[in-house]
Amino acid sequence: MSTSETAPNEANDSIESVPAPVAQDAQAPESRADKDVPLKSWLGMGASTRIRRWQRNLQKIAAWEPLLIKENNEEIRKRSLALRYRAKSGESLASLMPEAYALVREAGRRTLGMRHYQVQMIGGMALHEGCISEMQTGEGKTLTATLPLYLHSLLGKGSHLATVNDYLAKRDAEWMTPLFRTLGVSVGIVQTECDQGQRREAYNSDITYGTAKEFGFDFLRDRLLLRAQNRVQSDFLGDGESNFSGGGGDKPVMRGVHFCLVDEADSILIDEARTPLIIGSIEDQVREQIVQTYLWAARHAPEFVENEHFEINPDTKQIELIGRGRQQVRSLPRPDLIRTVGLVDLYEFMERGIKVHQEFFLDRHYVVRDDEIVIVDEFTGRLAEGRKWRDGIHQAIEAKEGMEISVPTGQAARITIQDLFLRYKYLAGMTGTAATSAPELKKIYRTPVVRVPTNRPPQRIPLKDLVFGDMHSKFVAIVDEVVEMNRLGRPVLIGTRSIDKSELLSQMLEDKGIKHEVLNANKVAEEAAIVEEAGKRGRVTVATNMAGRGTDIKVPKDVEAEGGIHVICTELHDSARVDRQLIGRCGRQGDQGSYRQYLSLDDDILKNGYGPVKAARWKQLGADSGSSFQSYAAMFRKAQQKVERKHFRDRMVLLHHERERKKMQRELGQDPYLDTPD
Ligand SMILES: Nc1ncnc2c1ncn2[C@@H]1O[C@H](COP(=O)(O)OP(=O)(O)OP(=O)(O)O)[C@@H](O)[C@H]1O
Repeated sequence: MSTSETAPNEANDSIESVPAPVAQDAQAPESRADKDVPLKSWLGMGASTRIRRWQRNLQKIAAWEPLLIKENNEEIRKRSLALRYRAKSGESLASLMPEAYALVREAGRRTLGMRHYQVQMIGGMALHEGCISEMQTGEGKTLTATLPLYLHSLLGKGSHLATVNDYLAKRDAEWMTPLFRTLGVSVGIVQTECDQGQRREAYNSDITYGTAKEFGFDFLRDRLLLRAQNRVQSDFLGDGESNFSGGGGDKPVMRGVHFCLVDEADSILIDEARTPLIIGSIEDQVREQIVQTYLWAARHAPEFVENEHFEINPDTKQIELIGRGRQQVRSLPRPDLIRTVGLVDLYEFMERGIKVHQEFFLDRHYVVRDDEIVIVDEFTGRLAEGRKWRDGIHQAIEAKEGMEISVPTGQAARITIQDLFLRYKYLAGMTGTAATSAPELKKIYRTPVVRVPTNRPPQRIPLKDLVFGDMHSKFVAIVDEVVEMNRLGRPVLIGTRSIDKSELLSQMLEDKGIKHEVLNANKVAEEAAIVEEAGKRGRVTVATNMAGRGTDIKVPKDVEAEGGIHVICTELHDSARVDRQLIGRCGRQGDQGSYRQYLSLDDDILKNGYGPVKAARWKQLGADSGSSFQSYAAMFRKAQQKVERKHFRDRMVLLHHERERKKMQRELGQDPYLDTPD
């Protein structure tokens, strides 16, 4: 992976923290809106070599600013094109980085009214060096991402941003497009509903936004396609330099895997990594296309005449179309469905059709029995039950006899998230919550976590955890707290673990006459709109923990003055990261905010962490006794750690099995992604 321009693996510890900024950079231009980090305050604080390097780079970037600010858009674009030229001529990205990042910052300032903060530049440098940048929620990861995405796009090999859902991919891409456009960089978006053509176009763009899932499925579909076209010769898809062009017929949509920036890295690289991405079989439409092509070839094969349209190779006995035969193929009417089949494939289907028409005869070479073709053994004259001709001959005969065509259901293909992302030559990630997963991220993906300081000091206040005997008494207390916050005019965001619990809580709020919105994870786009409003005075929003992720909650000044948003976590999630994501909805960008964790002895986390027997005992205790349960608070966090460790083990086991399987299959000469056991 690494060249002189990257040094992803040099940190020995799992997390490296960049010291927090404290005052304003005296040299920055007056026009900018943010308060820059004083470089001096970072020096002499035991900063690592890497951080010192970044500090020097910050100065280099800043030095470009007075010049760029005076240039017009056309000059900026030309500068960007010149950078691309230099990158393609072999200049290292590391040496181009200061100018490139300065350009991106200037483009952001002009088009989006957002000039990258110093901490975002630091985050961007960490990303360029193959790290996971841990940036608190609301610190502007979307804008930070533009830096390494642009830098890597200069090489013209594709620069991918993988996020968790279609909505975020589209939103972020559209949001950042004006910035990229100023730099002459094209942006593509892959969405679940995109067809192959749209996907290809998106991947051909300089920068492509999409979900990890779609990237994985496209990788697998391409591989299946190449296999179908006999073009998977070696394990070349992951070299980042793949050239898929050439050959007829359908082409793969991706053009290799060069750089990927994973947003919400811990969710994608860790939480989602427990289940591999699997394509079960050939899609219905592709299957139907194959069937139709066999039928089409069988219908027209009798029209082809030896030596006029085709010849029989004396050595191989293969049928080979000649010029007029090919012309005849091209001029034949084709049903709509097979219009997209490549010519080379059509010639092959036709040659097969002719072969079957000329050389395979009913009741001599085969018989039809119970709607099946059964081969007659040419030596013994007996029926060879269960045997099939290969290379599509069997299917061509079925087509000729007007029988159901036994196109194989398709080779199941699978890839783990780990494999998918490790195939990228350069990998980086962003997250708000990597702390607990730092060792795992480093071990599996070789991506050290760098903790980037916040632009403004955080002011989020944690309130004491409260423990109750059962869910009902917990919910009653929660409703009381909502009433109290409501009275103060502060907005409240409540996170629940499941939809039915959010509905129950909603009913209880309703009974108290508290106006509120209920969200669950089904309608991401609508949710985003509601979550955005959730910071308004007196708003109460009940959501499952997934809801509103990645959405910025706008807090009006007067609400902010009264303490900002209050977040209520009704239960611990299996993963502490998800809890922190919810908490991160308040106190964004140094705003005020507070949060409280509510717990009860019948919470799922106890069952998941300690097992059903112990959990039942506590549940009983909670139901029977009316006393205080505050002393149990620590037990809940321990349960959560147990569950996290179990999930970690599951992921390691999956990784181990996958590794072993792949090794074995490679030894057998199989493709580990396509020749998958069911
Ligand atoms: N340099 C900047 N100047 C001005 N505003 C900025 C800047 N960077 C980010 N913002 C603003 O900060 C807000 C949060 O940005 P963004 O949604 O990218 O944060 P995030 O880190 O992705 O948060 P989350 O983790 O919740 O997804 C946005 O409203 C954005 O406009």
